[in-house]
Order: sequence, then C-alpha cells, then structure tokens
Amino acid sequence: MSKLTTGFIGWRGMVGSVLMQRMQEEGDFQLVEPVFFTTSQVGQAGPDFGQGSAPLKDAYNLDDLQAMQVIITCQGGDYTNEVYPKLRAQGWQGYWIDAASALRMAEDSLIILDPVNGDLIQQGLQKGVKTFVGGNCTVSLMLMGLGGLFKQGWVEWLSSMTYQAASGAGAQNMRELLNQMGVLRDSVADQLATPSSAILDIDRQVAASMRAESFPTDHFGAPLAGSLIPYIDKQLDNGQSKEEWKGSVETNKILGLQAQPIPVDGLCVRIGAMRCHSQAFTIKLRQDVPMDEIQAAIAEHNAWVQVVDNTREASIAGLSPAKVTGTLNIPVGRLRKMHMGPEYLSAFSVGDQLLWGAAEPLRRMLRILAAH
Ligand SMILES: NC(=O)C1=CN([C@@H]2O[C@H](COP(=O)(O)OP(=O)(O)OC[C@H]3O[C@@H](n4cnc5c(N)ncnc54)[C@H](OP(=O)(O)O)[C@@H]3O)[C@@H](O)[C@H]2O)C=CC1
Ligand SMILES: N[C@@H](CC(=O)OP(=O)(O)O)C(=O)O
Repeated sequence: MSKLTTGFIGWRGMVGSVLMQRMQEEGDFQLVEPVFFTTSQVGQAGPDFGQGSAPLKDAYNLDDLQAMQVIITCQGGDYTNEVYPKLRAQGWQGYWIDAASALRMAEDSLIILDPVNGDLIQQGLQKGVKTFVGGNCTVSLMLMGLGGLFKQGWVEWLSSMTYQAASGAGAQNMRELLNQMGVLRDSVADQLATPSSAILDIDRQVAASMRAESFPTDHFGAPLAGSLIPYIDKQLDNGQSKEEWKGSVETNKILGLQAQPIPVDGLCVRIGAMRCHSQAFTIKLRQDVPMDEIQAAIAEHNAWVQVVDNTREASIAGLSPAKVTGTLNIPVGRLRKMHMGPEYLSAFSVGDQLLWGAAEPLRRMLRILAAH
C-alpha cells in the first residue's frame, strides 16, 4: 500500500498538537508521507515524527499544496476560507480534512464522526466526496454518548444544556481562566490563611476583584473563574447563539437526517473547566423504552461510551471533567425517566473536547482514506 502524501497545516496549535500526539500514539505516521506547512515560520525546521525533519513549507503556496494527496488543517476557518476555494478552483482533486467549521455545512462536504456515521463516510467516498470536516465539539461528544439512542430511532427530540470548557475558546483562554483563578485566590490570601476570618468578607472581596477593571478578561471579555458566560459564539437573528444552531444542523447532517431533521436545541454555556465539555440532556423518546434497553443501546454503540450508574457515588466519581480530561472515554450517566412521563429521559455526559471533540475524528479519517 503506497503512503498518502499528506500536508499538515496548524499542527503546532492546540488542536494540531493533540492531533500530532494521537497520531504518534496510534502509529498513524507510518501510513503517510508527511509534509509540514506553516503560515508564519517558512523555512524553519519542521517537526520529526520518526521520518526526519524537513524545512517548513508555506501554507499559502498553492503549488506546494497542489502536490498533496491529502491536506489536514487545524489552522482555523480564516485559513480555510482563504486557501480552499483557490486550491479547488485550480483543479486540486485531493482529500481535504478540516477541524474548522467553515466547510461543515457545504453541500459537497461530509461531517466526520466515523463511530456514528462510518456508513455515510464510506458511501461518500464511493460517490467521490473529497471534503471531510470534523464536527462541532459539543455535537460530536453528544453523538458519541447518545449515538445508540439515535441508531435505534428512539429520539423524537433532544434538548442539551452545555457546560463548555475554556479550551473551546482557545489556548489563550485556558491561560486566562487560570490567571483569573489566581487573581481571585491572591485577593483573599491573608483571610484564607486566617481560619477565623469571616466568609462574607472573603466573598465581598472576591466579588470586588472579579468586577475590577484590572481583572484579566482580554480573551473572554468577562469573568469566568467564580462565574460563567451564558453565550458561546456569534449571536444569530433567531435568538440562538451560533453554537446552539450548530447543535441542530450538524447533528442532523452527521446522522444523514437533513430531509427529516430531529429537533435539537438548548443553551450553550461556558464554565471554568479546562478541556472537557459536559452536557445535560432532556430527551423525548418516541415510545416508553425500558431503562435496561436504553442502557444497553447506549453502552453497545461504540467502544468509548460508558454507562455510569445513576447513584450519587458513581456519578460524582465517574462523570466529571476532572475524571475524563485527557482520555477518550465518554461516560453517560444520570439516566432516569423524568416526572414529565415515561418517554422523557434525562442524561448527563462528559467528554474531552480536544480529543473526540476535535482531533480524533480527523486522524481516524486519515486511516479510513489510507484503507480506501
Ligand atoms: N479550540 C478548539 O477547541 C477547537 C478548534 N477547532 C478549530 O481549530 C482551529 C485552531 O484552533 P486552536 O488549535 O485552538 O488554535 P491555536 O491558536 O492554538 O493555533 C492556531 C495556529 O496559530 C499559530 N501559532 C502562532 N503562535 C503559536 C504558538 N506560540 N504556539 C502554537 N501555535 C502558534 C500556528 O500556526 P503557524 O504554525 O502557521 O504559525 C497554529 O497552527 C480553530 O480556529 C477552529 O477552527 C475545532 C474544534 C475545536
Ligand atoms: N465553539 C466551541 C469550540 C469550537 O471550535 O467549535 P467549532 O469547531 O464549531 O468552531 C467552543 O467554544 O467550545
């Protein structure tokens, strides 16, 4: 099997670094002839993932890009919007794999999440689809957790309330969250060291600190540590945030249900977690499905989802960002029928938004292409 000449763009960013790490762990570099590009360091030494280092190529040089059989980019939507149309316009027929949202809803693209829509990906390849885009992180994590319910055709509608980590906003935002935490702690360090100090004095000082002009909010635009931000991505005219809109359109595109979409809606909220998104779901089932069948359908859907018992102990131990971060596990718990009726199911899940939410579907797509 000949190796695919694969151009990597955005490989040293946050998502790109996780992609490189996962590709090394899984031996994916053995399948490709890698070529590393940059938007800012042309000619500098490229990384060595076992095949030696070569000078970095210019990510805007269409002739160099044209020579690639596959391009994987984690560089962001601006780069995609700038380069992709020009490359296709000059006749490039290679496979484009992208982490950014820019091309997700394009007619000739597929959103990739192969444990959920591997069949659609294979059909797309047979039909000549050449553009494959990773899904929005909350959508991918939701489908990795609840894919079994969709596969059974049990979901009439779904509402998701999200608790999204700082990493979704970027590396600088993760740093800012930690700086905010540090400022709050430092502002009451003396009182914390004195057990007899009054908690309401401490609280007043913390509130004053997070409201102060000097509080570090350059990246989030608002306090996140000790608080939350109830809006993610752009504002749309229909009252949804763009993140909430993605939940609906991307879910249905991944599932191939665009002709008869399942209603999906909710509220997306940023909280002070580092890189795990959590989501609370209200799911309206089409019928009263017994709980053991629900648990089995969820657990059997893929190798990464884990059903967590709906007990206090198991939920606290297994369903938190602290537990899941840095792993591919997708625990789903708090499963119970709600008081609204036996067709209403509640669930809660957690997932690392840089792994299944960003890098993992991309490297798996490369493997699918290598086997194609
Ligand atoms: N953050 C997320 O959770 C998700 C992001 N995405 C998509 O991926 C895109 C990239 O996101 P993300 O990885 O967070 O972006 P980063 O800001 O971490 O990296 C983007 C690029 O910035 C350049 N860069 C400049 N200075 C540095 C530095 N000191 N260290 C590393 N890179 C540097 C690199 O390009 P160069 O080498 O060319 O200079 C790098 O590829 C997003 O725009 C989004 O479209 C998709 C899903 C989730
Ligand atoms: N919007 C997501 C992260 C992200 O990059 O999403 P998208 O790939 O859909 O732009 C978040 O803030 O958590």
